[in-house]
Amino acid sequence: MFTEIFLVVVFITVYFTYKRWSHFSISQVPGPSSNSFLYGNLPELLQAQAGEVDFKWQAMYGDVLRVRAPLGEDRLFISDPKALQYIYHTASYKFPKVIGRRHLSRLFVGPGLTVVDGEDHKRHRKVMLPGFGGPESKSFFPIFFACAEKMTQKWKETMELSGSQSIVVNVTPWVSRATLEAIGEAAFDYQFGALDSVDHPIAKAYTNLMFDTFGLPTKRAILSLSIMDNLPYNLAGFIMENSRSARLAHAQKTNKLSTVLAKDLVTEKSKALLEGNSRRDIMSMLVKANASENPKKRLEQRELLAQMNTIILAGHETTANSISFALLEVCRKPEIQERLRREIRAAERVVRQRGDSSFLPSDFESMLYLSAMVKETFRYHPVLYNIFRYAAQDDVLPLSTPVTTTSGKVLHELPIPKGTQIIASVAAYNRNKEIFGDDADVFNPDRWLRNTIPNTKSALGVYASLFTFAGGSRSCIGWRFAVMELHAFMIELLGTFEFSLDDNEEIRRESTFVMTPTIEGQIEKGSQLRLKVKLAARDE
Ligand code: HEM
Repeated sequence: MFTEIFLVVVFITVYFTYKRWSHFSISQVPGPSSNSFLYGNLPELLQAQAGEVDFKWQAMYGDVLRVRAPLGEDRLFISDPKALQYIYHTASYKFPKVIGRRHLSRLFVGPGLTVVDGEDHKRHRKVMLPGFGGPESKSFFPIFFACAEKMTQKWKETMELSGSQSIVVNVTPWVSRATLEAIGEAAFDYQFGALDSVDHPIAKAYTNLMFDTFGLPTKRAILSLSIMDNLPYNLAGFIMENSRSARLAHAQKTNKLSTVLAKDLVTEKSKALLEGNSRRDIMSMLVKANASENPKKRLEQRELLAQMNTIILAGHETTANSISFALLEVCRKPEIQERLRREIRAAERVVRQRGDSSFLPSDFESMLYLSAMVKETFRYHPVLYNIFRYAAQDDVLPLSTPVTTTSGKVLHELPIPKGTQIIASVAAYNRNKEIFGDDADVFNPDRWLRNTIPNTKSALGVYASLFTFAGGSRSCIGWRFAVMELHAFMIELLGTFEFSLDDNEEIRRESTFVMTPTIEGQIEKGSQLRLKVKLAARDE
């Protein structure tokens, strides 16, 4: 308790002294009022379902607004395309990640790509990139298919044992284990065996990791993280590393476990490289790229290990939850499900006619509706719904739409003082009606078949003008991997089974840093999506 009071006093003194001497402020940007000096608006945002409050604020105040953070701090909440383009593309290194969340990532994975900044980030990214190109991601396609197939095979076996035509499956843990398996094989040429046994220590450690750390945040947790975001980097790091918070224990344990495995794998890959037997998995490419790098620019051993933890963490819950939300949508709208299945059957006939037994990535080119479904899932359910940054110096944000301040001044660009914290709303940007159409609030894959969508000239995002994978020099390195994986899983799942919702359960989009489905009334059980599954009819 004493530490918390001390930190609050340090924060208030530093923040208000700075504000006093700062020559401009964002306090006149319109935004929601708050009755609580201690917590501000953040509990409303962070305790709600993902995106819910984003959409409300966007409708009330537009694409740039001011929110109150704890202790009277003002933050910007942004979904304006031009401002996001500036922050993430044009001036990305002037807008580093916020300190508290950076340290959280460090606790999860160590000093890897998601954590480092500036020149270090450039160095890490250069070594990582060769593993994540277009050809590399396409080459992993058979692996994604095989993992999806292994999962559907397990469900078929359960169905046979039950003697019933249909079973109810909680798909979230299954898909999570299948994508863990996929990342294991593609990234490390390693089999976790996560689909064979629920007891694999790493698979177990990752189960509900995000939910335990970020799920159902208390006001106290929100206050603590907000204070960390404003402390000097090393002080925040020291406090978090020495924290005995139960919320952080799961992350610390998982990091230790996967670092042990990372050590073995890095040793094995380095040996194979020396012997001239290097493989094509991401880790082998990384070790190879690192070895041929100028020694001053090489990654250190602890950084290499952190990359492996990073790839597992960033690369499996994200795709798993995207697959779960895609399944939810095809249950809500059976006509979408039937149309996708018709397209899959037609593509299967083409594959058979050319004498192949499985799909190739080039088959997607004729599967326009499936690709539209994948884009719509990433648009409507961006699993990283908010991204956090701060201005490292005084700056001026360009705006797509002018902001009228509370004193009536119309601003066509927005001056912001050094230190301003920014919450980028991916969820709200992805519903921009000018870019994605007047029905942007509705889940509708057909929008992607209109040649007017996306309607934008701004180069925001790496895929389909969505902000789902962020943009610029810190954009998601694994976006092609995720796109391929979603296509493969949807083909296998919808080709094999028909899905429908179990009973009348209300599914929530739970805010756990990575958005995950939970069931209303059973939130404390963590990620859940219970679906009725039965075999789909095949061609004669
Ligand atoms: C649906 C799937 C995915 C989504 C929505 C997603 C989203 C994102 C977003 C928004 C960022 C930027 C975060 C920030 O700047 O704070 C990011 C970064 C990153 N993602 Fe993904 N991601 C996905 C899948 C993957 C996969 C499959 C991998 C690896 C196999 C991966 C690896 C990474 C890495 C390493 C970074 C850090 C990049 C950097 O800082 O330079 N992601 N991702």
